[in-house]
Amino acid sequence: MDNIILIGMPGSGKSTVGVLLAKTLGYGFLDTDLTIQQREGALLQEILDQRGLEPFLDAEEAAICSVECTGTVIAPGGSAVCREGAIGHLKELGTVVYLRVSLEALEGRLNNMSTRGIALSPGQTLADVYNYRSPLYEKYADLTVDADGQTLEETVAAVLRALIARRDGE
Ligand SMILES: Nc1ncnc2c1ncn2[C@@H]1O[C@H](COP(=O)(O)OP(=O)(O)O)[C@@H](O)[C@H]1O
Ligand SMILES: O=C(O)C1=C[C@@H](OP(=O)(O)O)[C@@H](O)[C@H](O)C1
Ligand SMILES: [Mg+2]
Repeated sequence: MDNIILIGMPGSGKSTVGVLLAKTLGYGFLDTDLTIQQREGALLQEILDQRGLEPFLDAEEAAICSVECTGTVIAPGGSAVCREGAIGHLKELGTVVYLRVSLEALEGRLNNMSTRGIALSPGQTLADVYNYRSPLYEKYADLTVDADGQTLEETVAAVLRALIARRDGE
């Protein structure tokens, strides 16, 4: 199916780049964080605080596996790679693009870590999550776009260039 799925760390720009990319392509846009919240009737941070990490990942996997669409840019949460069922379904839905951003740049962007609902185990830091997940993002990506030191618009253009190059077999 001809969807585009953006994966990467929280703060890498999946949601903000994704909606601009969808607008440029005339695609739909789906942020699966909103799907989770609507299915569960709770905010992401509430699910994490009240139920814990594994139930959150269960809810995310179920929400992602419920998605069926075409012609859509999909922005899953950064934790989508933590469950094989979730990332496996995303890979079936279309081309997976990894927005790769350095830890230093992410730390500058994520100034609301405690309220934006990052799936951390007790005691885990953003650096721990970065080190654990980076190989997973690389493994599941069909394309990787380096998004450090760029404006949102430059990243959208870089994603488009990468998609066109792949389509044209470069
Ligand atoms: N060059 C950039 N690319 C993407 N996001 C940026 C950039 N510069 C600053 N930001 C900010 O970083 C945050 C990215 O958050 P978001 O799009 O929600 O990422 P994600 O969905 O990957 O967690 C936004 O607040 C955005 O405005
Ligand atoms: O990476 C994570 O652990 C998470 C990222 C969030 O989405 P964004 O990646 O869009 O910020 C959200 O899905 C959830 O609260 C957990
Ligand atoms: Mg997002």
